[in-house]
Amino acid sequence: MRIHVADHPLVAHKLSTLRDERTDSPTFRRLADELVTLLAYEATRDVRTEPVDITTPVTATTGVRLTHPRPLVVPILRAGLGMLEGMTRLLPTAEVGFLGMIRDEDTLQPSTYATRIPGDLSGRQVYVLDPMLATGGTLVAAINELISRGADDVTAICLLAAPEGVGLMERELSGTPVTVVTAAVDERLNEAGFIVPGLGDAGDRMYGTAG
Ligand SMILES: O=P(O)(O)OC[C@H]1O[C@H](OP(=O)(O)OP(=O)(O)O)[C@H](O)[C@@H]1O
Ligand SMILES: O=c1cc[nH]c(=O)[nH]1
Ligand SMILES: [Mg+2]
Repeated sequence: MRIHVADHPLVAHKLSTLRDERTDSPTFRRLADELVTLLAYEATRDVRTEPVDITTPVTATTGVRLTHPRPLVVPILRAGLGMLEGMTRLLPTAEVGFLGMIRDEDTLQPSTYATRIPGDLSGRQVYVLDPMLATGGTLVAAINELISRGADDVTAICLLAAPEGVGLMERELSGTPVTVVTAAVDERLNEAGFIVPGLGDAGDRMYGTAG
């Protein structure tokens, strides 16, 4: 597994406002959207392309286009949904699948309540969207599901990660073609499984629920 931490002042600036407890839901959603587009630029560095012949107003030349089949983008509901538009802004022709997953507040174990992804992902590049990589349980389960369907190149885009979650992914997904792109790796998890300093519950902050 590879991890890429986006080292850019605009990423750090937007993330800092996202962390601030005074940031309201509309602003949180807008910043998450902007941040995803910046992270997606890094995450798609290895998106598969093929040469294509084109003719400019001046001459014939060779360009590139995305290969078929197009990449699959999978937001993990609920909070990952707030990252979808920022991602498809860069990859408008991507196919979109959905995974609904929730982490039990006491056991911190994830469970899946909705699956709407193609059955055969052989040879597909997949981008998974989930703002928080905390214990890593959710992303490991999601990525194992994608790999069991044949995905051969998975990139997870997370706004924030914890060292514990990165460690679990390295242990559980070693030898698999997985990359994590994130804006920051924070200090640790607290006893409730929240990232410290973190930004709180991403889904609640995004959708204005009390928690
Ligand atoms: O790395 P983990 O310890 O598994 O935790 C991360 C998960 O927790 C949050 O989802 P949550 O269960 O709060 O669901 P929600 O998106 O519906 O709020 C977050 O969006 C991740 O999916
Ligand atoms: O800090 C955390 C950990 C898991 N899920 C969140 O939304 N926030
Ligand atoms: Mg939540």
